[in-house]
Amino acid sequence: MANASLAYLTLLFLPPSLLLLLLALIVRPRPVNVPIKNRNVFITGGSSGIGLALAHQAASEGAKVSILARSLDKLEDAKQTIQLSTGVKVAVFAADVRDFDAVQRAVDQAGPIDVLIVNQGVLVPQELEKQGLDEVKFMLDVNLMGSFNMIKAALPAMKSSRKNRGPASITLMSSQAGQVGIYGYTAYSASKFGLRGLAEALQQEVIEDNIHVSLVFPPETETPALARENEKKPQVTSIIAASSAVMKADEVAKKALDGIKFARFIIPCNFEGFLLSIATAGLSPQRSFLMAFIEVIAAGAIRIAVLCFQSNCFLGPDRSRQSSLMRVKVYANCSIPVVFSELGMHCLLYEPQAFLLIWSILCKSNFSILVAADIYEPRCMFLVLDAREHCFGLSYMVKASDFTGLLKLPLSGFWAARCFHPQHFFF
Ligand SMILES: NC(=O)C1=CN([C@@H]2O[C@H](COP(=O)(O)OP(=O)(O)OC[C@H]3O[C@@H](n4cnc5c(N)ncnc54)[C@H](OP(=O)(O)O)[C@@H]3O)[C@@H](O)[C@H]2O)C=CC1
Ligand SMILES: CCCCCCCCCCCCCCCC(=O)[C@@H](N)CO
Repeated sequence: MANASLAYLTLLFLPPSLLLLLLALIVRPRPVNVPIKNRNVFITGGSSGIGLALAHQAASEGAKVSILARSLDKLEDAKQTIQLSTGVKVAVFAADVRDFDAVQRAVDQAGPIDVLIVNQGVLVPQELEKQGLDEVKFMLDVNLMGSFNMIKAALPAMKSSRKNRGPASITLMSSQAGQVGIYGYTAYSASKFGLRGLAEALQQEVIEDNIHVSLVFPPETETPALARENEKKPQVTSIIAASSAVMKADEVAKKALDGIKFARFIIPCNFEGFLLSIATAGLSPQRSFLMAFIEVIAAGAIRIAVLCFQSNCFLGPDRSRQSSLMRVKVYANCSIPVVFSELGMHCLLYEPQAFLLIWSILCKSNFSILVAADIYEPRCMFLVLDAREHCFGLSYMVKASDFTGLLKLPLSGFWAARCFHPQHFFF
């Protein structure tokens, strides 16, 4: 008996342990530390949003910070606020990344860069059919060509000054829309996917020079750009983008800087981003054998989750997107999910929760309701699934602290009392 359970235990733990050992032996490149303190950190788009938050944090960690953007007024404002709060001097450069000569002048003036963060980016959301090619070109020029200009201008001095200066970083600000194409973001997604090709190839070219490339993949982030974008974003785009939790610019900047310090090639920012980084690991470099282990183990399960997700997103001609949005409204008229429309925060259900739907079909019930605390963030999820509609549902998230949101629930007291614990209810 004891022998049998020992045999089972061995069978259970031996294969993963061997895999872990194998990965520890083969995973390259080796981990490396890129210091921030006392180093020249150059941030494009550093006058606003994520770039400004990065400049703040780098300065407060003792870096010599330079920021580049078009508007000198915004740059001066940023410089003032950073200097006031950190006491560190900031150099500003007014230039458009689309203008190589202007970028080259700025870089020459700034001196050799240790950490280059290519963060500038623009987005005009629109379905391709309705979008003018001028807007498409604008996004590709600023996001992709602008990044080439920046790197071309900075690389020679970064390389030649490397001896005695330690490891350097070239970090590109992508987006989760650079990991998965999003409705309404054709040009934007193309520009951000382009950054990935650039990064993967460049890493091979510069690793010999002790330069380490990173790609940051933020979800929607509260910045002036997001506010502008939300004014004209197609509804479907908002619904899909809401599948990944919104972050604050400071939080994204912190994740990015932490990733840069460990020279991570891929830097996800939230839990959904972590899943996306596993789903899209592809042939990208991986320094951490533990992450490589997670990628190998979780890839299949995540692929299944993604396929379920897509069974929601890609409705056939007979179940057009229009009707799926209408169904959201129909739900909103029935008693239980009224809260979803009231707070205007509904989004397409995406499945890691697919099993729930299967469960409700098995139980032959029309609705399943799940209340679960998110173990990663202080918020609760309310999921309403309609088994009759097959693979369509609605999810709603409120912060655990958002009591007004909770009280608006028709079943508020009952759910609120329980939603702080991860547990499921079905009826
Ligand atoms: N906010 C979000 O939801 C997300 C943003 N991202 C990415 O993060 C990056 C920063 O975005 P965010 O902070 O939101 O944007 P903001 O609009 O707040 O900031 C953009 C910065 O880029 C500068 N910039 C824009 N165009 C140019 C240009 N042609 N040449 C030089 N500088 C330029 C802007 O200054 P100025 O206008 O004066 O030139 C500003 O400093 C972008 O690459 C974006 O794609 C990724 C995922 C989500
Ligand atoms: C395997 C499981 C995956 C689960 C989640 C998938 C969700 C994808 C959502 C992507 C959201 C992209 C937002 C980009 C916003 C942006 O870049 C602009 N706002 C810039 O201004």
